[in-house]
Amino acid sequence: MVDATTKPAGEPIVEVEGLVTRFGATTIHDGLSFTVDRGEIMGVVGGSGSGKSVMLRIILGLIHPAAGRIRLLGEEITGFDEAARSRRQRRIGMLFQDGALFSQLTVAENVAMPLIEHARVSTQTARRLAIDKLVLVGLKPADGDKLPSELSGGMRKRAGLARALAMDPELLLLDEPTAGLDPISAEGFDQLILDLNHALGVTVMLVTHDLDTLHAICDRVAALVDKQIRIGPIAELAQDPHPWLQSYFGGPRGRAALRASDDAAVRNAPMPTR
Ligand SMILES: Nc1ncnc2c1ncn2[C@@H]1O[C@H](COP(=O)(O)OP(=O)(O)OP(=O)(O)O)[C@@H](O)[C@H]1O
Repeated sequence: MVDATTKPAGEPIVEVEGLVTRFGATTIHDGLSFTVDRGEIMGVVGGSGSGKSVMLRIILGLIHPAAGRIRLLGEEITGFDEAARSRRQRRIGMLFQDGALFSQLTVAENVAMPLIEHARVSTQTARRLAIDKLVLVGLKPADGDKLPSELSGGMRKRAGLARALAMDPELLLLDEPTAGLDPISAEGFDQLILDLNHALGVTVMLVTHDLDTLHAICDRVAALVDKQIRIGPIAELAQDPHPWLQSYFGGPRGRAALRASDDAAVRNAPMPTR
């Protein structure tokens, strides 16, 4: 369980006000306002189709909202031109839901791609930096020569994370990083995110359905319900009377995750002194 008191309150590096997103006649977000502080790990939850992935893609500049004000890393987002998007993508790393690795490129070439595209470094330097990132996420340098299809699901996620980290981003957007992983691999991935957050100070927004992940590493949780956003520590959201939040946090899985996190907190608590 993350102890929010161990992290200093940082300045907001994501500031969103009145965000409205529409696809044709369908409204996905209807006036979202929220901030994410530097150094924070923010979990994002919500029902299927509630607009979690779309929210990350808007922050990355891949989808344009219908209305709203967005300020990222101290910069007001006004234009949605190619130059502005490229500038943003140099400071924000994203792990897509399916890893989004190019199947015909080696793992190292995949990780090196943002460096060549955005930082214009030589192929040789990009490869060296890519191998460093692979090691950072727990893969071996030799994994860099493999094709994505030669990696396990968990290793592919780590390779996707290495690519997201290629440009040393200040903000990391992770779309369902532990989906499809067995519980032990998922726990290892959670720990990796926490380690990166502590070691590099990277801010993380992470879409997940995994209640264990929320309890284990998130400082606050944002829930997308009824096209709106509700944000707070898990304990606070779990008390929210909204039916979706009640069944999410109060259902059998929610209660089991809470028990597991309480047990872990007891195990990790310092022994009382007499
Ligand atoms: N490019 C697009 N064009 C039109 N509709 C889109 C587009 N991208 C997403 N949508 C729609 O927006 C809604 C929200 O999609 P999104 O992928 O953000 O859901 P989600 O909350 O991440 O769901 P899940 O938990 O199932 O992944 C869905 O109804 C989806 O079909």
